Amino acid sequence: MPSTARHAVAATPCFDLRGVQVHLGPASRLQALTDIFLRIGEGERVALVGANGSGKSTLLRTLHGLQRPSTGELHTPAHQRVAMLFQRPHMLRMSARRNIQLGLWLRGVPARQTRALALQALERVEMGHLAERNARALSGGQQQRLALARAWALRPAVWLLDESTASLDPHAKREVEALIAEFTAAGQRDVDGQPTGRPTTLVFSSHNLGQVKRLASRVVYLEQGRLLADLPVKDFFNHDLLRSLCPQAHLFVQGESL
Ligand SMILES: Nc1ncnc2c1ncn2[C@@H]1O[C@H](COP(=O)(O)OP(=O)(O)OP(=O)(O)O)[C@@H](O)[C@H]1O
Repeated sequence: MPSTARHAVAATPCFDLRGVQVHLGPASRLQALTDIFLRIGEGERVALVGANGSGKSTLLRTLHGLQRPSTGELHTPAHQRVAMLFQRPHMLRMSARRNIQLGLWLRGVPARQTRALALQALERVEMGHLAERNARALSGGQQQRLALARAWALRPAVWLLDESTASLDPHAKREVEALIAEFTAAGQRDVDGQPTGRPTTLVFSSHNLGQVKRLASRVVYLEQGRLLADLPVKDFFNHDLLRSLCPQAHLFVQGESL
């Protein structure tokens, strides 16, 4: 089924999904995504919204390559550096610094360079003083800041965030959102940290419509695995327009607190 409205897309696509379906569960019986056509251009800031179980996480996992489409095609540029953050960060039972170092080493950064880069990343999220603390002993907000530092250290061109602030208290939520805004507004950097002059891309899922307004320029609305609306953020929050284009999405927005 085609989406209600198509968004004009920038020239260089980071992701191009053509008729993607994803099946999950025993015998792949559950159809989590149905016939998704979605192009996301470099530098776009896309929010995925929809009720629980509508397919937001599955779509993010598919963009990242963690989930394969059962049918359809996903095109991404070769060697695109993508970072993904989850609602609850996965930390290894070792120091905050070593968690970042391991991430760098796994991406091929020479071991002798990882310590300085990890400390720099921790300073960037104002956690330099917690470098030697066991990552699992950090608070939820600190762990999410650590996850951001770990991702930032890899200089991602694309950030995929799956409800990254959902489990945090209001103060931590604000802190983490501010870092997300800062990191994703800054342009891409090469592995040596030098600006490349190209914009960073952000795709995130959120139930917080205030956050969607603050961070996104484009909103994709999903329902039961289908993409029903794809609109510039100002149009998505234009009640009359949304009601006429996509009554379901309008009802969803009305039901959520802004
Ligand atoms: N590993 C899995 N095995 C079977 N079904 C799954 C699996 N992961 C997700 N699903 C199902 O796929 C559908 C889409 O789930 P998904 O997590 O992508 O939705 P979501 O929009 O991210 O939900 P939420 O807002 O609750 O995070 C749901 O019906 C869910 O129950």
